[in-house]
Amino acid sequence: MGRKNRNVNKFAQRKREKREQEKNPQAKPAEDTRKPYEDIVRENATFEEYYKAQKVCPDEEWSQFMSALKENLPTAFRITGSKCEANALMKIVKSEYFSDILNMKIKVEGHEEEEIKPVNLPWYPGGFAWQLRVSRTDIRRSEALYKLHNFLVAETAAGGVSRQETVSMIPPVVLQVQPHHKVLDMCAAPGSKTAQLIEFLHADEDKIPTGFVIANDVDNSRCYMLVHQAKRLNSPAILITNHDSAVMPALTISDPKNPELTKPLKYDRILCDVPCSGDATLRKNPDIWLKWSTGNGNNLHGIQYRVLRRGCELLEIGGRLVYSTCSFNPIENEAVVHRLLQETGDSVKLVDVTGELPGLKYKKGMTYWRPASKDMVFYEKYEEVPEKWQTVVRPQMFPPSPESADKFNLDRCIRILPHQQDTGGFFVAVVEKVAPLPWEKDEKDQKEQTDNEKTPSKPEPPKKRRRMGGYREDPFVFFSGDQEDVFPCIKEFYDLKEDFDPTCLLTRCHVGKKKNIYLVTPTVKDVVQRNEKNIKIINTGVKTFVRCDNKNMTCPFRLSQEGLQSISHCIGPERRVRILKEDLILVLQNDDPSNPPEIKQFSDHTKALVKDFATGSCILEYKDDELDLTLVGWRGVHSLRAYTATPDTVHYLRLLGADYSKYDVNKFKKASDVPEAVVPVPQAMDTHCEEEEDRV
Ligand SMILES: C[S@@+](CC[C@H](N)C(=O)[O-])C[C@H]1O[C@@H](n2cnc3c(N)ncnc32)[C@H](O)[C@@H]1O
Repeated sequence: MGRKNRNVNKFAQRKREKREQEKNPQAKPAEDTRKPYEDIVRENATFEEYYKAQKVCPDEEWSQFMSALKENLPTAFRITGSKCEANALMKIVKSEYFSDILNMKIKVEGHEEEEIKPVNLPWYPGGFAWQLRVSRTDIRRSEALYKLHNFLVAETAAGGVSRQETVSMIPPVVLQVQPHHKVLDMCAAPGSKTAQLIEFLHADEDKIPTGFVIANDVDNSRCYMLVHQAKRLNSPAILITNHDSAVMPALTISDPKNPELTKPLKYDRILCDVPCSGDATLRKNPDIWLKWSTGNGNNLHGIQYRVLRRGCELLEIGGRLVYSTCSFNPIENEAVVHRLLQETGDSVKLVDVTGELPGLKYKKGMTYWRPASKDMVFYEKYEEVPEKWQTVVRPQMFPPSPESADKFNLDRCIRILPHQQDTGGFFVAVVEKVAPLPWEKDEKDQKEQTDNEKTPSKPEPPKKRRRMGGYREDPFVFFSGDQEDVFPCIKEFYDLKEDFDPTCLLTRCHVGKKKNIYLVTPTVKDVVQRNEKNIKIINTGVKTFVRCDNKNMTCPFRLSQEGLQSISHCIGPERRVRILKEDLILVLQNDDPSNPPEIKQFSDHTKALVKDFATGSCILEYKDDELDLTLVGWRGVHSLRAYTATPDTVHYLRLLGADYSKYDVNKFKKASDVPEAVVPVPQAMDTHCEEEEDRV
């Protein structure tokens, strides 16, 4: 974690280094001075002195606290995806993976042997989160656990599993996102919490959410991690933006009562997972032992406060905001929250979340601490701070006086210490906005102002986007409606329902052949169209149709698995095949696009269904008491196949209880021992390009 130097363009830097190297091949490339994690001595006397003085942990638990911090971090993961798929995967995890390893002991770094002990996290909704005693590296290096490792890698790529540190799962849980919420994730990259927010937004699987998630990060290159994350989740309700969230622009949306008018966009839920010193991640990032100093926390307090304050300004009255850090430091935690509460008067309150996290062990927030300067002098009050430190140790960093402490309820903050349940450390504060902030105009004035602000009913066509931080984003070009050149043939071929709104489709180019067509929800479309000129949008929309100029298809666009869940309910019976289990297994096991299974190999049931079915892209559906699967398929002249990427193929075969052993490679065995094995593609990429056709 830690603060990023956001002016460094890593791509340009690498290019510069390469050019230098080419000019002067004798010169050594810049030396990597980082130590391997195994070699790092996990000690730092200043760290111990500082936190002992701050009393972050009771004296009687200090040695447990320190020993836990020196251990590697256990592995944790969540099971994700649709309810039926998650339930099915959960059963598989318990029966096929955990039953074998329950009492297994493996050799791990720094220990003779360690039990793996899968623990179900009691506070995670639906019981879908697990923690294992062993670290990710232990799993990767242990032959006994190769199947579990393969499972985690393949399912992560397929979106069936999200590997995420236990404590990092907490903020989205206490944010309590619902499908109608407008959600802002202010410091979102790399996006593990954004993924959870999106999952909660899609909790009602029968409906497209009316809310959305805006995932923002100041670091342009890290925004592309968010793009990757969003791609795994296939949501039409996410927007990725690139701003300094301390000055996050105020956006507008259409007023639902009168779409001719706009109103300021206020969010129902905001996650403020701010940049921090990261010292509670020491178990995962041991290099922090080498560079820890009190200066880190002091330097971050200002930006943390500004992001939190902006979050509160953008929050709807009655809305909830979660402030979190992976730092133990009260200067980055309670001091920031206290400063906010002081400055916002009674308009913002800390929420008591006892009961929202059943079974989670934590310490209450601190009500007293002492800011310190880099030379490890601690101060009771600002007046004691020597002049040379007064720009670093600020008056707002001090705790409330003992007389006023009660009114702030700082003890409602949550502090998780590593030894409490063998995790990383974490800090969480949940606040609710109960009234406009003192410096905000009162609601009535704002309403009058926006009611008078008429906007044209048709938004202006998008302009070519400006260069931003060295990256040029392609435009977001929405379909104009039924008249859009390619839409009539898509509508006809896919038998789209009359109420399908083509204006929610977009491409990323103004001119030339449309290649990929993306889908967004009506609310996301509204946000993009109303604000495109004021915000740096990096990405939005889920890929739904892909150009496929195949001579055997009357429509030049095939379906994409990414967007299928969002559009499936609009596609008519003309392009759906309800396939039998054995036939679905047949298409999935024969995933070589140059040699797809022939129709004559299928059951009579499926043969009859596809007999008069036009060639081209289609939906393969399968339903039983537990599973409800929808996959993109392809009806060839003589064949039928699935159009899924390798990780998805493995995922579906696993759920169907079919043989996927050719993908389950034991990397500890020599390649010559496993001639049939296929190495799974580690990320969810579409392995079938448009040029690949039915070649039978
Ligand atoms: C602790 S990480 C966020 C982790 C993320 N929430 C997750 O769960 O994956 C902090 C992030 O804040 C970003 N950041 C730092 N300063 C920022 C600012 N002023 N505005 C927006 N993002 C900022 C960093 O680039 C970094 O990606």
